[in-house]
Amino acid sequence: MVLVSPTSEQYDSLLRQMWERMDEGCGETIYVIGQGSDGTEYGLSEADMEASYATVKSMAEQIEADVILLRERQEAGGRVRDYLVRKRVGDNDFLEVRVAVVGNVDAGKSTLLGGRLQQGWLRYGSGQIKSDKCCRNVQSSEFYGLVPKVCLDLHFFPGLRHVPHKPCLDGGLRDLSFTHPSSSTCAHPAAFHVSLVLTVPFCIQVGSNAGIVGMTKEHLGLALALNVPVFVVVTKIDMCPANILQETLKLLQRLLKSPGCRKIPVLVQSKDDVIVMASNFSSERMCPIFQLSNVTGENLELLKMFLNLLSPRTSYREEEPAEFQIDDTYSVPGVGTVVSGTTLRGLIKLNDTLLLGPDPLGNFLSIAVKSIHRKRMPVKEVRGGQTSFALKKIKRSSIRKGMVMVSPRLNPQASWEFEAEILVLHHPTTISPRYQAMVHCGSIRQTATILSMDKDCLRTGDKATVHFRFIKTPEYLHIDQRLVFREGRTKAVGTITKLLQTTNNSPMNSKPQQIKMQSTKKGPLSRREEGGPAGGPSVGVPPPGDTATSLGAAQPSAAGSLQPQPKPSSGGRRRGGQRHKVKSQGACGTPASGC
Ligand SMILES: Nc1nc2c(ncn2[C@@H]2O[C@H](COP(=O)(O)OP(=O)(O)OP(=O)(O)O)[C@@H](O)[C@H]2O)c(=O)[nH]1
Repeated sequence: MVLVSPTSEQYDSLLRQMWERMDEGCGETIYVIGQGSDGTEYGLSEADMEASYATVKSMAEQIEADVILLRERQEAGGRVRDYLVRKRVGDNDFLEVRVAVVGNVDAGKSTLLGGRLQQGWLRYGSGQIKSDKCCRNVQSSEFYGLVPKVCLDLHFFPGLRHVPHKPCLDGGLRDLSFTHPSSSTCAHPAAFHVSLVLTVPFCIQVGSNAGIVGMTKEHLGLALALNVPVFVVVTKIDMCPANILQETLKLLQRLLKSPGCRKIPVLVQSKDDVIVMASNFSSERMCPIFQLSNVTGENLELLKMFLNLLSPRTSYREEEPAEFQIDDTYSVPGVGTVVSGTTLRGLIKLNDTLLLGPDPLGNFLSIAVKSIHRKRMPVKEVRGGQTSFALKKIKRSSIRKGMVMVSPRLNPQASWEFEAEILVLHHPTTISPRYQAMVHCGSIRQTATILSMDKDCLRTGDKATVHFRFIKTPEYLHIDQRLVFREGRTKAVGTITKLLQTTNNSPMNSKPQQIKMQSTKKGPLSRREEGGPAGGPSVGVPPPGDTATSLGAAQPSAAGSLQPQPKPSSGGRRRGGQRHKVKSQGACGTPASGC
């Protein structure tokens, strides 16, 4: 009721609350008007509802956010409405959310992402989306060989009829980056790219006719170990006999509720369910299950609406020192070297001076940003979370995947060795010191050796503090960074707790080099695969192609140690806004130890 006609103090306090909720929800929050703070749905009269809406709208205006009606219902006492309050983005910007799509062979991943979902989005709304742009994005990704690793970028409207249609790059748009390990990289146990999926929500696809088979449990176990929220998409419901579908759903729910998972599975059947699930998803306990057909398109609308309402999970503060992680490098004829990657934090502007590294000796080179492209659009700046492409006047062979470009304020240091707390998800026998496997950490992919650990040996399910050493080059790491340690079917996840044997970081040239950040659209690119083989290396073998060369005059390394970095904001973040009541509740049990 306080929203109906707040006093000026109440208004200020409500505004502060909206700020906090937007901050917590990474620029988004859901307001349920007509619902008491205890969750009871009282309902409001038409006049009170309009007055409340006007208050919310006026507050949203002050923080430059849109108010979008999600649903309206009639309760005994009157109306109840759910509004999405979403921060506006600039004219040349769009919202971004990342999802890792995984699943067993033939679960329907490619059909959903590359075909059905994309077409669905192209047709979604009222044909306002520049479909040729979407097509071009995907085609170019494929052309440059990006699909197997990361990129399927879809631009679409919020998918809610109440949102006014806007030009393609207006604030109403959300950009989905699907981290989609393709058939050969995700469904096959020996070849699951994990480097880029350490913090994003998992979308686990299950073929309804095949059931819980193959890699499904492994993907679920990985998501649990990484503490990321999970939702399940059960595909092929058009061709699956009802009893088999029910059997698959029953097994799935039993698995999700099991003590190892402790999830609350909810079958999503309506838009109301979608809103409830999207509002509660970040709690990491909720696990929405969608049942859809890529052939008939049944229930696709629900999945699209869910993806649209999904919280970005990560908040970015512009005042933080910039950090850009390099995922790939290209040579563009007539342009030079291009790097693509993700701005992990901070704000990078044209002409900013950054430090690029580490090189094999752990040094960082001072460079200046000359031009920036984001999603093939020239922009003047990029913020945290946004993928961008860079072009540098620097030899492509000097850059390798896993390198970073960071603000000099960070005083970056590279580490040869680090300590991590790990949990062994699977190993056929025992792991002991001198064991080598591939460490995936952000876009870093390098073989590391176990130097020591606080146990004699490790078996499946064991936790330990382990001292690692990279075998080839030092890397730029953070304390609290998540990592996956794997070799063949052996898999362990962990968190970096200590950085050891860091190197000197003095920039090697005082005069910044000019660097252009440029889209791949400009010209044909030839992609260079950095790092190890997709299937994980054989023990002790450095990744082929990981052939970084020195960036210039080498500086001697110096040992040191780094201060702990602030915790990444990826895990456990709750979406701002009121909690919705959940329809079905599942069992929760003892602490998880994988699936
Ligand atoms: N009937 C029906 N067929 C589907 C559906 N989704 C996918 N398929 C078919 O299932 C087969 C496998 O689909 P993909 O999209 O290649 O599956 P995937 O998960 O990408 O498979 P991998 O790349 O091998 O991991 C294809 O022949 C699709 O046409 C669906 O919802 N209904």
